[in-house]
Amino acid sequence: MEIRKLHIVQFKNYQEAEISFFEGVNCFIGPNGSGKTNILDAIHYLSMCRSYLNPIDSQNIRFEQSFFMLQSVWNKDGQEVDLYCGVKKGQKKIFKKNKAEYDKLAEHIGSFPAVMISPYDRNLISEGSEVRRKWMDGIISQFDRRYLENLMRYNRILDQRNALLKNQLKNGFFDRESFEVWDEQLLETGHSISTKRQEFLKEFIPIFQLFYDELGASGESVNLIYKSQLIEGDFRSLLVVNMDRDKHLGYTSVGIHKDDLIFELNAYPIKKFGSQGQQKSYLIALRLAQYEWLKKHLNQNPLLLLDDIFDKLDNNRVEKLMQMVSNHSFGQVLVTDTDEERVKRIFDSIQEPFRMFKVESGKIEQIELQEAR
Ligand SMILES: Nc1ncnc2c1ncn2[C@@H]1O[C@H](COP(=O)(O)OP(=O)(O)OP(=O)(O)O)[C@@H](O)[C@H]1O
Repeated sequence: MEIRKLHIVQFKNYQEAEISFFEGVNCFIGPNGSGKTNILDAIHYLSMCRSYLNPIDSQNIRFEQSFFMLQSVWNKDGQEVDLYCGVKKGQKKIFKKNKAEYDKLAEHIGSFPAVMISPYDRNLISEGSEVRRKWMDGIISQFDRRYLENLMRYNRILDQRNALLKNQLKNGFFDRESFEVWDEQLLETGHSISTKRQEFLKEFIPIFQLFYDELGASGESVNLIYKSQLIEGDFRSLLVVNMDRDKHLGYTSVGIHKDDLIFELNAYPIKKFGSQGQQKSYLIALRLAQYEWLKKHLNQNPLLLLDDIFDKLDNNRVEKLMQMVSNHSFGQVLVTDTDEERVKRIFDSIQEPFRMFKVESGKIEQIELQEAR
């Protein structure tokens, strides 16, 4: 699966731009703030129906404008597919495949997968548990539609239960029975989600550990530890035991919405004890494992989007990563960087054909084309 063409209208710093992609490696070169990441983000939109960076759709519309539009042509299983995403201020986001609008965006998730490796990935380590849950949920949901539905259902039930708690807190009365209907549904969906998360991690962790080893950190061991109240105790009992607390808080304090992943290096949390370089390798290995897992389960190569990673890595790691890119048949790869010479040097050295684009103040121009070997 590859993206062939992209037409951007009023998306972030772009007024209008068009790109024809190469089926292998595409490099976008330009100064800081020129719009390189925004190209990858436009592709992330078409893959995941949302920005990688800014979850508020309307904030991705170019300043002073009222809408943005992304039109694209993809090749999937030998078929040409059109994908369209349009966002207009104050209106519902429109997403179309071959000119037909999706009833639910969830139908699209997983059909055109992409994996981004970006400096913003550090949020996975530094931020709170929600970011890590969303990361894990985002991967599983691309493959397992039922998981995504269950997750949305769980969140709706949680909202209802929390609204009831707040309402009763405000009105100064408590009716335990009115919670039973929500608790039963919370238990059912919560257990199912927790089981899926455990199954996912069991398969994912060894892939991740292999990638970390391959990145050249010998003698170090990495792990992901699933922390869940549902493993530590029985969910039904936890809801009962915590009812008094929830009553006073006005929200539900136990459940899979409190799950977390502890990122470990040599059995210590990497957030506290990992060096910057170790954290970077950890995150890259995590993303490459995500790529591999999706590739296996979706039976196709996701797009690999490498945002600004050469600048942040030492030469040794860049070399290792690029060897992996050339050995692992990653399919279509999009790379951004500020340094044209560095990118040429890297891809020439691994003898990987590439196409290069210059990005300047929201304008994109192809600057070099090397024929595929
Ligand atoms: N809604 C918007 N309207 C107009 N411009 C926007 C909008 N959102 C972001 N931008 C602009 O897009 C530019 C950033 O583009 P982008 O992140 O793609 O840069 P980049 O080339 O990847 O830079 P760097 O090399 O620093 O990572 C910034 O100048 C930012 O102000």
